[in-house]
Amino acid sequence: MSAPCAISALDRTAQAQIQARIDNKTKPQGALGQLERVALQLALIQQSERLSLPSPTLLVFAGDHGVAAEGVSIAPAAVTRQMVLNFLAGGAAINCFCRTLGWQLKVVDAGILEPIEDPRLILRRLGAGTANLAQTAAMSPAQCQQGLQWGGEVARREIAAGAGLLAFGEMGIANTTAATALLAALTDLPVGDCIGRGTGISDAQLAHKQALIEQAVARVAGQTDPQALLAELGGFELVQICGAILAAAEARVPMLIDGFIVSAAALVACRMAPACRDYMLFSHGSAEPGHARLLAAMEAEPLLDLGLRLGEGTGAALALPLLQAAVSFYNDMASFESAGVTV
Ligand SMILES: Cc1cc2ncn([C@H]3O[C@H](COP(=O)(O)O)[C@@H](O)[C@H]3O)c2cc1C
Ligand SMILES: O=C(O)c1cccnc1
Repeated sequence: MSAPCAISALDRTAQAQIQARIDNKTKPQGALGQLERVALQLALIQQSERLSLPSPTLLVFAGDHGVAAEGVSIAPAAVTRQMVLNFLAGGAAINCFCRTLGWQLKVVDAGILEPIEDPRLILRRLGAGTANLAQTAAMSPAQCQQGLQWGGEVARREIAAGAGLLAFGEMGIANTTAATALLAALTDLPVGDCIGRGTGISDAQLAHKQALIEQAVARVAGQTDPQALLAELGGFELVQICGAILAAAEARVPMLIDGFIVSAAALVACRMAPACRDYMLFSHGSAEPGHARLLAAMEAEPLLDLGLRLGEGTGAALALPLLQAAVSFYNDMASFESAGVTV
């Protein structure tokens, strides 16, 4: 087991005081809705008079999936690499949102099929794509362990460079199949309750996808160790996101959790080290039906509901201004006393 034991739950000693400060702002109590919950969580994480979110950094991890050969996506596996090139060229949705909203964007090759030579790409290749999880373990325990470590290192490097907020994105054709298998295996929910159309597959593809996931979940029946399930059913990008989440929590850095895929990695992290949940904020509800199950399993309430089903970290990117708004009202909004407002 590699779960860092240094992850501590939030110190809630100051919670009543923080809540009183929020309640004393010049507004009816609770009127800033979910932003008040965000401010409280950030204040508990940062334990500081003034909150800040310096150098928000979004790490996109890319990896290929052996199960893609089964035709469970609208696209072939080669599209993973093509999209990584698109990220590097600045042309994907996540590039647009990061540019518009002020995120630093970094791309990690966690194990796509064919390598790309580009100095801007962070190379942490665990292999040339995983094995087909319907037939066999997606990766070895050693690859999984290495991936957790590498993901952690990538996150720690950004934190050391000043990132005060992390978010994660992913690119990996067929990774909704892996994420669905993880969700079903970790929660014991029927695969039919966890599955969706990912990129938008046909009815026939959906039926095949379901049969493959059921086969994979049956193959690991009785296994409850989250890290073992991650190796059996995960993906190289999912493992490294899980490692990055554990490292961010250990460093007490807040993180924005994106949609279905990143949430599956987050659930694995929560099962490995439950305290890491305290450092997570959830950007949006994905249109992928299983996302509601993942959010429920983590007792998470997402901030946005935009019908997104893209991944790449796009939902997390879009939620940054909401966190910044929570920080600004917490820091700068007048209290009833200071503004002389009497209710
Ligand atoms: C052009 C294109 C760009 C994407 N950007 C993110 N995804 C998303 O779709 C994939 C998961 O869905 P599935 O399991 O159905 O393959 C992941 O790569 C995810 O990031 C994309 C998918 C495509 C085709
Ligand atoms: O919510 C997501 O992360 C998602 C949904 C569909 C396809 N790719 C990603």
